[in-house]
Amino acid sequence: MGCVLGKQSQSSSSDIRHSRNTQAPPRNLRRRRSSDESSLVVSVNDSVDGVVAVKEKRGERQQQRKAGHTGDFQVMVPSPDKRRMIPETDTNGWPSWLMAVAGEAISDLTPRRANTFQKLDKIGQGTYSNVYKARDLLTGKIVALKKVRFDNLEPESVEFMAREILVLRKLDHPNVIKLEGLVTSRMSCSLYLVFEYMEHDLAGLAACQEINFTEPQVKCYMKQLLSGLEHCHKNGVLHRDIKGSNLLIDNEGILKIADFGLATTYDPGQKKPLTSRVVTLWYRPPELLIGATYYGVGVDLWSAGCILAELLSGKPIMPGRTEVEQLRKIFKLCGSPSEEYWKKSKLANATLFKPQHPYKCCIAETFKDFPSSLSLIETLLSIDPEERSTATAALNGEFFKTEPFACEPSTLPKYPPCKEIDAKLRDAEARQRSLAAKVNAVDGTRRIKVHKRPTRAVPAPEANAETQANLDKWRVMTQTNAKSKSEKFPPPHQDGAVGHPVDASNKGPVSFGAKDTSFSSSIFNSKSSGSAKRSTHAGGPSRRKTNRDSQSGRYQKSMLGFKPSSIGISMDMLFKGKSKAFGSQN
Ligand SMILES: Nc1ncnc2c1ncn2[C@@H]1O[C@H](COP(=O)(O)OP(=O)(O)OP(=O)(O)O)[C@@H](O)[C@H]1O
Repeated sequence: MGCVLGKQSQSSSSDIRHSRNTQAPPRNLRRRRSSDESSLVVSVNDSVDGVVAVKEKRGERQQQRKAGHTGDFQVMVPSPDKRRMIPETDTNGWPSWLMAVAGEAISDLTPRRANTFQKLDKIGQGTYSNVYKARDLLTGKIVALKKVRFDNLEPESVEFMAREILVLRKLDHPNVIKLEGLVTSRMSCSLYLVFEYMEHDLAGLAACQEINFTEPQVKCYMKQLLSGLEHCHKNGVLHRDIKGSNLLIDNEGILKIADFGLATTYDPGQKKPLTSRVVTLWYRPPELLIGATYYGVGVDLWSAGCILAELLSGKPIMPGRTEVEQLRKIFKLCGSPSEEYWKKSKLANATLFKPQHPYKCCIAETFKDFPSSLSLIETLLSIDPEERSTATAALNGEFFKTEPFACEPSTLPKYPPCKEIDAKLRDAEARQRSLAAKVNAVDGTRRIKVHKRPTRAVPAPEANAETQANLDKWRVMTQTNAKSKSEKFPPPHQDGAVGHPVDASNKGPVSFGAKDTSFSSSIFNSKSSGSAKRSTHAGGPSRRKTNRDSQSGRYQKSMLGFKPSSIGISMDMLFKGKSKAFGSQN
């Protein structure tokens, strides 16, 4: 994808390379560095590293932090007795410990030097990263630097980033964020991804009270989202975390899909089990909630359907707090799957997932104010992933051929800055709106924006990655307490992503005892009985070939991390309990 990479770092043969641990990150380095930070003040060329260190007065950094400034890149130089901690680097300038964990992703690249960027502001924070606005001192261009947080120097953090790099390098499209380079400092355990800078994200804009999207604007964003997805899917990439905060928008109205940390490569013709523990809960499709390990483009299309409906209605459409509640909201809005669906899915204990009384699809009724969008919403929110068709079919469908047409990105309003970093503020506002909404009934008019947006997605709730230890801890909790919590994702090594099949030893919380748990096309040929209507416009059937499960009976079946059968619980029992669901039936 043609990364723009800096000139090769000038590593000197006189580098002090006393770290012998090339297989793992230097665990002691970070701890000791942080304790050194306040005392290390440099303003001279560092002869060891050849790096011009940024001047920093003692204590200034702390003051900057307090004042919310990030300042210039700080290149900390260990005092002489600490220099033995400088990690080894390879000929390209990559630290050996990083090569050991992410070599495949970076070995043919050359890192840019940290001191060729000037940090300006912190603009985002994710599970594994902090994102900064920075100036590229070589070009003067404003960029976004995504810094992986190597918490405890866990290799998982690096693996997430390695996955993101590998996937991004396969992609090159106007609606997919472009990786412009990588930055590392030989003396710090940090890696930065350099991206083009994007002023907004869709979640931030959608949460702004002042911003009401019109249908042409919604169509404009959807066209770009689907175009980006089409490119990903055609290149064998599933994003697996499509949500508003991962859809970045620049001041020209261009939308780009970002955050490929949970993405995976996939080949529709080759059966490879993948983890079902992906996608932020509110945007997660039913097949993943049920535990499918063979899936395809349908997972991203479902999320896109949630986004479309959210943009039109002005609030997340299915804000579940737990997986069970999420599934219930899905069935209530989209209809519960047919008997045939369950039968063909070959889930060992399908009854645990299905409600005793079927729900009818009420998408048409819920979104009756948006007739030109209805058909696409119904298609993308099909319970059966095959019926969601493809991004290409959606792009060629009625949605974009029916008035009102999508506007041009350049005609979109110039929005004020609104980044995810403001999420806390938005959450506070949302809570107030939500309170107000209890007082003021929805007026039922054709307003696209309803000013009572709930709090933002319990995102990748605490989602995107959790250590196995934490997952285990959580499972223990759920086994003693039937109140489920939103699950978190396993570290990437448990996934088939980046070419690694699911480990047979994976004790993932959702598994099946049936011989075939795959969502094969034969399983999903029939329409869901509960669905009142399915798309007729979105083109032919998906060409996605689905996979067959190769893990028959590998795991103990369980749901939400505990075994419902062991505590005598059924889906209907789990479904009891109130929720503030979207739409009249929720
Ligand atoms: N290229 C960019 N330009 C501007 N802002 C960006 C850019 N990339 C990311 N951000 C901001 O930083 C936030 C976090 O970035 P990102 O989602 O890539 O990190 P993450 O650690 O993977 O997050 P998550 O835990 O949500 O998956 C984004 O929501 C966005 O607001």
